Order: sequence, then C-alpha cells, then structure tokens
Amino acid sequence: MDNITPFLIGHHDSKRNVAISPELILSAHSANYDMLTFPITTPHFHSRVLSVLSTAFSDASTNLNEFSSRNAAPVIIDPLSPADSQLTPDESISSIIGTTSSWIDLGSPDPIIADISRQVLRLELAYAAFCGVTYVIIHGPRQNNSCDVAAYARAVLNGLDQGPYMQLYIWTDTHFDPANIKKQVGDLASFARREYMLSDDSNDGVGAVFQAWQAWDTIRSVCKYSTRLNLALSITKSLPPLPVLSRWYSEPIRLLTLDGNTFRKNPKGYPALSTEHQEYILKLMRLKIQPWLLICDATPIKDPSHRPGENTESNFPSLNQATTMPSTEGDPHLQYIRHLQSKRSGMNAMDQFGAGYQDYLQAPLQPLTVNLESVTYEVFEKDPIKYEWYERATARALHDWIEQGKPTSNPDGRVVVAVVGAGRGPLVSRALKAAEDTGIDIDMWALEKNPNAYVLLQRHNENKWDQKVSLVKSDMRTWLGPQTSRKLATTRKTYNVDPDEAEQDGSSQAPTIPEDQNLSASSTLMPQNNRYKIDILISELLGSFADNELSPECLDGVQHLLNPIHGISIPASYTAHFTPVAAPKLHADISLSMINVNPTAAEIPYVVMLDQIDFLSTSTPPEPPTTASSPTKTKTFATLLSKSSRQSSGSTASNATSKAPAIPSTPNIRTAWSFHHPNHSINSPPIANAHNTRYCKFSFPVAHTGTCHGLAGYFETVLYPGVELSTNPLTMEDKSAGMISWFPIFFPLKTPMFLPEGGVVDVSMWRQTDDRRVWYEWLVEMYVGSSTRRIKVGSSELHSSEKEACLM
Ligand SMILES: C[S@@+](CC[C@H](N)C(=O)[O-])C[C@H]1O[C@@H](n2cnc3c(N)ncnc32)[C@H](O)[C@@H]1O
Repeated sequence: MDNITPFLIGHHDSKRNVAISPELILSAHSANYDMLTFPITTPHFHSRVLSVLSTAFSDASTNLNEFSSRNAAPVIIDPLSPADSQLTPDESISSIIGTTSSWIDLGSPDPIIADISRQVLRLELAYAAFCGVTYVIIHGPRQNNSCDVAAYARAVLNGLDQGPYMQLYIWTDTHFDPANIKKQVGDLASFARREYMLSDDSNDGVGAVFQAWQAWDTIRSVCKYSTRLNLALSITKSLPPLPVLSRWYSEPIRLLTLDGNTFRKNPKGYPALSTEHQEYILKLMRLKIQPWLLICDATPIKDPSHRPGENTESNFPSLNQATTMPSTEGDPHLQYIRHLQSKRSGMNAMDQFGAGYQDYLQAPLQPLTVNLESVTYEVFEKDPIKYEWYERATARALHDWIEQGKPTSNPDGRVVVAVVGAGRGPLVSRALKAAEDTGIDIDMWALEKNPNAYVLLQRHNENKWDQKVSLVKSDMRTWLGPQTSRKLATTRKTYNVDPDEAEQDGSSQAPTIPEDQNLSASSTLMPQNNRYKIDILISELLGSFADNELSPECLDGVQHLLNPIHGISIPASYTAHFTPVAAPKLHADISLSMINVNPTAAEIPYVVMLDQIDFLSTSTPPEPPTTASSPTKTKTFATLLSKSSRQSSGSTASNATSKAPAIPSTPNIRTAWSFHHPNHSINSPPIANAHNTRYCKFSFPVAHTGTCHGLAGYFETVLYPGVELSTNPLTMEDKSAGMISWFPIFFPLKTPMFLPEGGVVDVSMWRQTDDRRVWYEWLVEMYVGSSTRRIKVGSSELHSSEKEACLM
C-alpha cells in the first residue's frame, strides 16, 4: 500500500461536563484520539440565558411589538463571567475544537429567539477567539420550513468577524431525516412564539433531501465563499440518495462526524459500518484536504478527575449500560475507524500522477508561443498510454499504406514520416519502433521550434536513433518540407515494394490505386528542388479542450507539405466536449485570490484535475437486461462513480436508505465541435483563420437543484481509425483507460448561477479568432417551464477570454 496520511480522529461528547485540563487531553490521547471537542460555554451560561429569555417574555415592560419590525434588540445578554466558560488560554486549547451552544436557534422565526441566539454566538466566538481556539463548530440551521436561513447565514457572517484566524465549521446532516432530530432540554427553539411559526413546518419528501445542502449553499454565498467557513458533515445512519452524496462531495468538508448510532453491531457485537457508509467515508478521506473524523456520543473518555473505586456512572454502569459496553480495553468505535483506515486501497496511476494537483487551477500551456521546459516534457512522457497509442496508430497507418499500395513521397520508396512539434522526441522513437515492428522502411523527419528541446533531439539522433532521423529546427508553418542533397531519381521507386518481388509478382505497381489517381499522384508528388512531400504527419499539439493549444492553426500551416492524395495526419480528428458543473472550491480560488492578481481571472479557461465537482446535468440510462453478461456501458459508469468522476442517481427522498441506488446516472456531456486533418477545403498555408471559428449551443436538463460555477471541458481524438484517446469521463475508460497526460479544462462563471430543480441550462460557446489570435466565449442561461413555454430565470454575462487570447 502507498503512503497515505493517517486519519485524524476526535472525540465528541454532547454532554461533556468535566473540567478541561491537560489531564483530560492526556486521557483523550491515551485513548488514541487526536483531539476532542469542548463546549465554549457552561450549563451555567445556558441557565442565565434562559432566565433572561423568561424575564423578557414575562416582563410586561418589554415592548415585544418592537420585535415585529425585527430591528430592535432590547433583550441583552451580559458578557461572559468566569462561571460561563471553562476555557482558559492554556496549552489545552490547541488540542480542542470549540463547540458553540446547540440550544441556540439563529434562524428562529421568532425575532427574540433569533436575536438572543445571535448574541450568544457572538459572545462564544469572541471568547473562543480570545482564548486562541482555532476551530469552532456551529450547529447548522434547523431543518424545518420556519427556519430563516438568510438570517442564520447573516449571523455566521458576523461570527466570522469575531476571530480573524478562526475556522468555523457548520455542522449539518447530509439530509433531513426526522429520525436524526435530537430533543434537548432548554432548546431556545422550543420557546418560539406560535404567531411566528409557519402553519406547515414540515418538509415534503423529494425536495427535503437537498434542503440541508440548499441551506449550506445560502450560508456560504452570504459569507462570500470565505475560506474560513467549512463543513462538518454528519454521516447519518440512513444515507441520502447518491445525488445528495455526490453534491456534498464537492463541498469543503473538513470534519466528518459519526454518531454512535450510525454504527451497527457486527456478529461479534462490535460496532461496524455498512458497506455503503464505509465506501463513502473512504472516498471522502481521499480528498486532497483529508477531513478529520469526529466520533460522537459513542464511548465516553475516562474522566481524569475520577479516582478508581469512586462511585461514578462509568465505574458502576447500570445493567443496561453494561450490556452495551465493550468487553475489551479501548474504545471499540475508534478501533473500528482505525481498522477502516487500514482498508484504504492504493492509488491508481492517475491518482498517483495527480496527487496534490486535485482542483489546482493552472493556466493552459501555450507551447506555440512559449518554449516548454524539459520537466514539462518529462511529465508528458510519463504517460503510459498516449505514446503507446501513437505507436499503434503509426503502425496501422504504415501497414495500411503498404497494404493499399500507395505511392510514397520519397522516390526511393520509403514512406516519409514526419513528427512536427517533436519536443524531446518520444513520438520519433515510437514511429521508428512502429516501422521496425511492421518491417516497413521509413524516411524519418522530426521538426521542433523549441531550440532547447532541439539540442536533445540532436543528442538522441546521435545516441539513440543512429542518425536515422532528419532534424529540422523551425516553426512547422514556415517549413519548406523534406529535402535531400542527393540527386533524386526521376523514375519513382514506389510502393515500398522490393523490385525483385514485384517482378516475381509480375507487377511493379500495387493494383489497388485507380489509374487516374496514380497519374495525378505521380505528377503532384514529383519532387521539386530536391524537396518532397510527407506521407504520414504526426503531431501532438492537443490541449485539454482539444483545439485550445492551436493545433488546427499549426496543422493548417503545415498541411501543404502533406502528400495531397494519400497523406495521413495522426491525429486525424479531435472533438471538444463540455458540461455544466458545481465547483465551489474553484469558484472560491478564482474569486477570492486569483482575481487580485489578474482582473480577468474569472474569464480564463483553466487546466485543472477536477475532483471536488458535481455534474449538474445527468440522466439515468435505461436499466440493462438482467441477463446481460458482457461489460455494458452501465458497468463503465458504475466504475466511474467509484473513481474521481462522480455520477448521480435519480432516486428520491422516499428511497433514502443506507443502500446506494444500483444504477447511477451519467453526466450529460455534449460535443462542442470537431476538427479534421487534413482539411481539403482550405488553401495551405491559409491566409485567414475564419474557417477555424466554431459556435455551438446546447440545452442541459437539471434534475436536482444546484449552483453552477462553470463548465468542465474534455476532448476526444481519433489518432487513426480505431485508435482513440479521450479525457471525456463517458468514454475515457473505453478509449484510453489509464491515460494521464491531460487534465480537464474549466471555464468559470464570474457569478455562480442557482439552478432550480427541473430547469434547463442553455450553454452557448464560441471559438473566436481575428487571424492573429484565438479565444473562447461562453454564456449560460437558465430556464424553467415546459419546452413549449420556457421562462428565463437567469443568465450569466457573456464571458470572453479575448484579453488572454492565444497568439497564433
Ligand atoms: C505538447 S508538446 C508535444 C511534444 C512531444 N511531441 C510529445 O508528445 O511529448 C508540443 C510540441 O510542439 C512544439 N510546437 C508547437 N507549435 C509548434 C510549431 N508551430 N512549430 C513547431 N513546433 C511547435 C512545441 O514546442 C512542443 O515541443
């Protein structure tokens, strides 16, 4: 197994009522916990607040009507006294996560309750910050329709100001489930006056599974995606449907909490988790920022102030308690989680290659205008698939060339192969290998414009390639083509056919080429000024969105050197693909930090190894027949689900269960446009570039409510018929599983767009050029209603990367 970070596990006891001390911390550590939670205030403070509230409600002099305007604050909670908190700024502080009071209700519809709750939160956060507590948990908004989530969010925004270094965790369940509601004594929510409550406070089934996420979405939007506001996600006993789990995956989960009752008992009576729980937790524990785990209200930590023999509840449990207590030393819940840690599987090639790069935004390479460093080439060259597939494509092209009896451009009968943009030469080595394996003589050329890489090409030619390669240092668009100093034969020795063999066959020409084509081929291909054409032109100029590194423009500029009748380009074609995604982390990175360095940061496409994203438009494939035994698409999708590309399912709240639905749905990824080479409809080299503009518009149905932060882009390429590469999550496994060279591309939205359930997102996309530069433009619009009557409910502005256009 590879080296993966150990889990950091904390202990939470919602009724912790022992003094905080270095001994308590030691006791937690010796129980093998890394940290523990501690309430910021005491029951004394709780009683004090309750009595202020009761006085306010009973005191006729309090003008409660003032509250109906929701502006006044006549009920004041006095600052904390020593009896109100056990915290003190000492060495214990760094080992605890502070918890604010669970009995406040920041989103209460009753203005007095909401106001008192805000004051409590402010006092608690301010004191915790003063003591040096870095991490604080705030209980999430109540999951009922009366809850004023906007007011809750506003209070949290205020809370962020209480401690500039403090990280706040909003503690929320994955979904609303009445079974998870815990009644508590002295809960301020229970004192809310009836006139402020909605008559129907209940949740309906379907929308409710996204209600907790929707509340979180409001909170972080109000708090402007603050990086100090994160999630403590409670993994409940019943798991929500896959779309909900997939949505949470995209969010900044820093704490995963597991209640004692989330665990089942295994046959030996020890706590264990269902397979679905294990899988989801292990998936979250592989996030780039590994969340901490909190085991809540399971096994208490030994109270260091109790001496053995003393008559305490833990020393003398009731009979009932005794039956549920572990028979061995140690906390069995913790032992189970430590055991789960050892079940983590190793990383696959892509995980290893991308480790640390998840969701890290990078400017796309511009190899045309910028000369790449050797390490960049070195990274490409680690790909276990790309070069293998190029070799396969070249071998097939060579084989077909000979089999179809095509005339070669070099009159000596060798097939002329040129790698344009050869870099440090890996495709040259592969082409030579393909020729050797197929037993076909080739005339090998390699061109590169990067003068530094060219040094290595010369060295390889000497040491590795036996001087078999003709090297050219040039931009491919200004190259005049292969040339020889030898006098070229005027009679063509074609088709790579050994003349002796041909004579024995009774033919000197392969029969498959029609006569007229042969004639024209012979005249067009006759060398001029000792220059001749290329038969197979190999290039790798593709970017994450296929054409974004200007492969079309470069190949158009060299196409005139290609054998005009039979010339083959590897790649033969490529397509760009995209889909709308939720990517809160990427939005936060762009809008909070990158924009400060580059004002156009929200209008640039980025290369990024997408990980914490959620596909917003998905559909469920029809259920496969149960008898099918061959690997079906569904199987591929299911495989994808377990990898970094996540899918969702169409199930509803009614089947919220610990069993994940069997058929995951797949993202709707649409093909934006394509390019083909050679392109016989253009003059080469072309004088203008208008033929390389593109436009497309697609509608994406949205099954579940969500927030769109941008578009995820991918590409597919046909190197040679039957040999394809793909980064498209729908086809990558089938076409080029294990390929690591390209991360996807991300087109951001300046302002996130809320997508209502059942709506349709229209995305328009352009590839633009002014004959000197190339850039992209994109626009996202949101519609609801039926196909006959669409109502527009939102639109992004037109985004354009023109200011950061790629120079041709
Ligand atoms: C993505 S790298 C691929 C390098 C190498 N073929 C490989 O697969 O590892 C593209 C290479 O093409 C070169 N290149 C890009 N545009 C070019 C042009 N117009 N003329 C010549 N070389 C070009 C770059 O310098 C770079 O070395």
